[in-house]
Amino acid sequence: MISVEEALAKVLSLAPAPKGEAVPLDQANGRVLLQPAVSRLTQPPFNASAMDGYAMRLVDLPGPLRIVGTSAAGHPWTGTPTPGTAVRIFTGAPVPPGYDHVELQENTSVKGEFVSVERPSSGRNIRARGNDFAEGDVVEAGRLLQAADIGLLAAMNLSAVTVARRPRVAVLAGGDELVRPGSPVAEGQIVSSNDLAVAALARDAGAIVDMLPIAQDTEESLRQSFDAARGADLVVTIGGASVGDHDLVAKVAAGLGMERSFYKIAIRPGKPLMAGHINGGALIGLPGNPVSAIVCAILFVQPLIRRMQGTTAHSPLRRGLLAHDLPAEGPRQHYLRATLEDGDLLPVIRPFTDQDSARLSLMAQADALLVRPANDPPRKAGSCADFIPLRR
Ligand SMILES: Nc1nc2c(c(=O)[nH]1)N[C@H]1C(S)=C(S)[C@@H](COP(=O)(O)OP(=O)(O)OC[C@H]3O[C@@H](n4cnc5c(N)ncnc54)[C@H](O)[C@@H]3O)O[C@H]1N2
Ligand code: MOO
Repeated sequence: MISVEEALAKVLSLAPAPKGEAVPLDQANGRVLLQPAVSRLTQPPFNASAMDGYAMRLVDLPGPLRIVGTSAAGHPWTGTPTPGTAVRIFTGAPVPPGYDHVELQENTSVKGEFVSVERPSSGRNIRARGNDFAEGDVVEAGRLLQAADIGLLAAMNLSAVTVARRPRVAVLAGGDELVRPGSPVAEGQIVSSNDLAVAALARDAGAIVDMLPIAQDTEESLRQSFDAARGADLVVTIGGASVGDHDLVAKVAAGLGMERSFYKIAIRPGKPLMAGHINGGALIGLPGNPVSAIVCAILFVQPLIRRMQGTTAHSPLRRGLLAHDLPAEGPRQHYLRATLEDGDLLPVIRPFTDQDSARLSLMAQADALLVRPANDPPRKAGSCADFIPLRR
């Protein structure tokens, strides 16, 4: 069995170089920038007023100053400032060169054509040209674009960007006992939940998901499913990974020419995880237990999908304080389902007493996965521990 770290490195090495596609900005949210975006503008493009008030020369304060014009956003004043004058100005309007101060209208009094400053404000209330960004400034590739990035790119006068193509992920659940949610469930059958949960995680990481029909526990059925998955960048199988007589995924995949990268890792839950290449794409074989499938999808499938898009692959690790004592760990790195509570400095993390890898209800309640290294000694309440947050 290899370590989690080693397994993750091997999984990430299955990713081909990302491919780009140009998308208009209104479709770029949640996508990964693949080519650096270079600003076509300087912002602000001129010294701009930060307030509604009067532009003036600081040396002329407190006035009275003769009001010689108006500068509004989109309508600059084009005159030439002279000593002892001011210009009525509005937020965002160009400050005429020669004036070095904008006074808020609340701090002034106006009599006829003249304005006087009663309480000068401490700042200049001018946003210098280029103080936000300059022409040629770059938003680096690899960035996962969010709302503020989209705004920034638009302000940079870009209408489209090159983002990574979304990886196509085929999700394949297998098992004679499985039926689709909402169907009649006969004795001995269970509802297939893993494929939907894994598909949701894959989409969260940026993939386009193809949900394949549920495969039966026969070699022929699995072969057909792998055939249907051709063209996918990643095939994720669920179940049939262990050593039982009906656990056929590895056998069928091998028969189809899979190049196996590894099988089995020192992890709890998820020991029988498998990864490799098949039909020109990557393959991850997840174990069937629902919690194992979800935990392994978070730890391996999502990072691989992110790597395929050229962005940070690893799930973030945070620090917390243990809510209660924990016994020594066994030989596998353990990801315990846990809740989080606010703490003074760090969040307090409380793993569930029951860590059964079939208890989906506890997985759904969990705020975090507490990470305990293999052979970790007993830990006391209040000691520091790493966790992966599960909620946005
Ligand atoms: N003798 C051994 N038995 C098992 C071992 C072992 O090392 N030696 N490992 C255990 C571990 S750990 C896990 S995890 C499971 C993994 O088994 P499989 O990947 O072969 O999964 P299945 O046997 O197909 O199913 C296990 C369990 O999960 C349910 N399942 C499967 N697919 C779905 C789905 N799409 N939606 C919901 N639930 C699903 C299935 O009905 C079973 O209850 O093996 C242990 N056994
Ligand atoms: O490792 Mo299995 O994934 O414990 O349930």
